[in-house]
This record gives sequence, C-alpha cells and structure tokens, in this order.
Amino acid sequence: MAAAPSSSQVRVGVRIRPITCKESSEGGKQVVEANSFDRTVSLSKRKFTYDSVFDSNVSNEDLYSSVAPPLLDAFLNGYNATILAYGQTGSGKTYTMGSEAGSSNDTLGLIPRFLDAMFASLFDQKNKSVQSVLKSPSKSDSADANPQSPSLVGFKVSASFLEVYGEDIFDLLDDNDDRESLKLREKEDGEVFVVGLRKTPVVNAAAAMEVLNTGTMNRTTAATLMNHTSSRSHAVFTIHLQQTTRTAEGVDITTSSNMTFVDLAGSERMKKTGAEGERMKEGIKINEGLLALGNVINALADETRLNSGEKVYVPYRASKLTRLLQDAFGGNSQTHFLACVSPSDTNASETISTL
Ligand SMILES: Nc1ncnc2c1ncn2[C@@H]1O[C@H](COP(=O)(O)OP(=O)(O)OP(=O)(O)O)[C@@H](O)[C@H]1O
Repeated sequence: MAAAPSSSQVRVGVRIRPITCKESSEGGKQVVEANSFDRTVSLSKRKFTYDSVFDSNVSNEDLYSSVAPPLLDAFLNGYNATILAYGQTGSGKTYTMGSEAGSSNDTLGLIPRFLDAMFASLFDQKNKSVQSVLKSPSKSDSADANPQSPSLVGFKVSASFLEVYGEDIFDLLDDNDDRESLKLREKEDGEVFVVGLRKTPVVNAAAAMEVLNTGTMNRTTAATLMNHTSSRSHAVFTIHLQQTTRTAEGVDITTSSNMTFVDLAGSERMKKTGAEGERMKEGIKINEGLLALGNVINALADETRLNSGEKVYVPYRASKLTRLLQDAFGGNSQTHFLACVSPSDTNASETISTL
C-alpha cells in the first residue's frame, strides 16, 4: 500500500464560464451562482464549497494570477506541480488551459502564460548569475557577492505530450498514424515512467507552445482515425526542467522537476449522450479513470486538510491515469484541480455531477 508523503498540497477550484449563444438560443437561463468571497457555488438548493471559485467575469489573466504563482514557485524550486482541468464537453477546459488556436493576448490560457513566466524567470536568474561572475571573477569573490542564495548556472527544458485513451497511452509527439500504445514501468526507486515517450528539448516559450500545438493536432487526427472525438481521451502535457545551481561554496547541484497540465476527458454521463456499443464501453473506461482520479484527489485533499503529517492511503494503482500521475502528485508537489462548468439550466444535471 502506497502512502503519499504528507507535504503535497492539493487545491480544488471551480470556474463558471459565461452563457454561450447556443445555450441562450435554446432558452437556457443562468442557474449556477458563484460567490468568490465565501468560495461557494450554488445550484438549485445545493451549495458546494471550494478552495477557489471563479465566476463568469473572471478573465484568464486573473485566473492565472490566482492559480499559477505558487505552482510556478514550487516548480522552479525543484518540486513537481500539476494543473488539471475537468468538466463536460464545452465547459471551458481548453479555453482555461490555453491550446485554443488563435487565442488573443487577453484570452491566452494558463499554459502559454505559465511558459512565458517560467522562461522569463529562468533567463533572469541565469543573467543575474552571469553578471555576478563578471563582476567578481574569482570563485571566492563571487560567493562573497551573494553569500546566501545559490546561483543558476544552467538549465534544460523539454516537453512531452501524451494521451490516455481507455487503458492505452499514446505519444502525441509521434506523427505515425499507426501509433503503438506505450507501457508504464516503475523504476527501483518507485518512479513511474512511460517507456519510449519522446521528450522534445525547448529553448523558449514559443518552442514549447509549438510542441503543444503539434501534439494537439496529432490528437485530433488520431481521434478522427479512431472514430471518436479528442474529448474522449485525457491529454497530459509535461514540461521537464533540469536546473544546475552553484552554492556559495562552489558546489554544483542538479535538480529536476515536472510541471504537468492535464486536460481530462469530458465528464458526460452516458444516459444523457445515449451511448451504446463501443461508445458505451469507451464511456465506462473514461468514468472508471475519472472515478479513480477523484478518489486520489480526495485522499490528497484530505491529507492537505488534515495537515498533521498523518499518512492517508492514496489509491494510485486503480487506473493507468492515476498511476501515470503518481509522481506528479507525490513528494512536496502542488496540485490545482480546476472544474469547469456551464452556468445554464440546460446543462444543470451535468454541472451537479461535476460539482
Ligand atoms: N471563461 C470563458 N469566457 C469566454 N468564453 C469561454 C469561456 N470558457 C469557455 N468559453 C467558450 O466556450 C466554448 C467551449 O469552450 P472549450 O472549447 O474550452 O470547452 P472544452 O471543455 O474544452 O470542450 P471539449 O471537451 O469539447 O474540448 C468555446 O467557444 C470557448 O471560447
């Protein structure tokens, strides 16, 4: 039985998008009420409380400022961080995460904003350490210039992008039409990895976004070939960072951390979609994966709430998705789980189930 370290932090938030033209034209009325002060969301007679609540007026920029800084900090300090977007099709997951083609500056989502801030911080740190070496070329002088903080002497960034469809894992950076399902393996130290997954080196935010866009296109093409829509799979985009810092004593230390963005499969209930045959089997697999993920998030959130160092059993082994995310959630990691919902009464039953 694996018990998660007590220091992981999980926050759960909800974002309510504006009502769409389609919902209005179908006579949809706004029935979901958000209160960002007491962090509650109400629908009919039910009220739910979260760590963060974002109503339909909250811009992507404001959402980023609220959600991302602690995760970026943790990531740059060598810890893993994860943002997951969950919700029914059309609830705003892509809009929130940010791989929507042609986004304007205002509507840029979490991923491009995160990449910009991350590279800006890394280049800034690197410049500062170069400047301090130029000012005081001898090692002892350089240490004297900044005796406390280690300086960043180098970093490498790469990106990987995969999808989990049922119990299969596919590399979205593999252009072949007949992609093979990849295997999950565990190293001796317990680290879980995907055998053969490509990691593309990226030198700036634009290059990382190019990787995201290539993978998103491959995901759509593969979904069409397999006769389903891309929202039936979970997409996992990971930024891998390796940093070498030099201590005041001149010792180099290398740390690795991963920032993972997960766009989860649509949470549609099969009764509503009228799924049958293959679609029904596919829906059952998706629901099993989401249920397993829900149990893991609940266990980690309990642990965060208990905050007593008490070990809570986290059922990672219940699905491929949760096994895959085990390292992202473990250690001193930071996770923000963001549920996206429609405000309209025409989607009320899906929204209740998401909430
Ligand atoms: N907060 C928001 N503000 C303005 N428009 C939004 C917002 N959230 C979503 N939208 C719009 O709603 C539509 C559906 O959003 P989106 O494509 O992000 O949903 P999704 O959950 O990713 O759907 P799918 O699971 O099918 O990919 C899009 O046209 C998007 O631009």
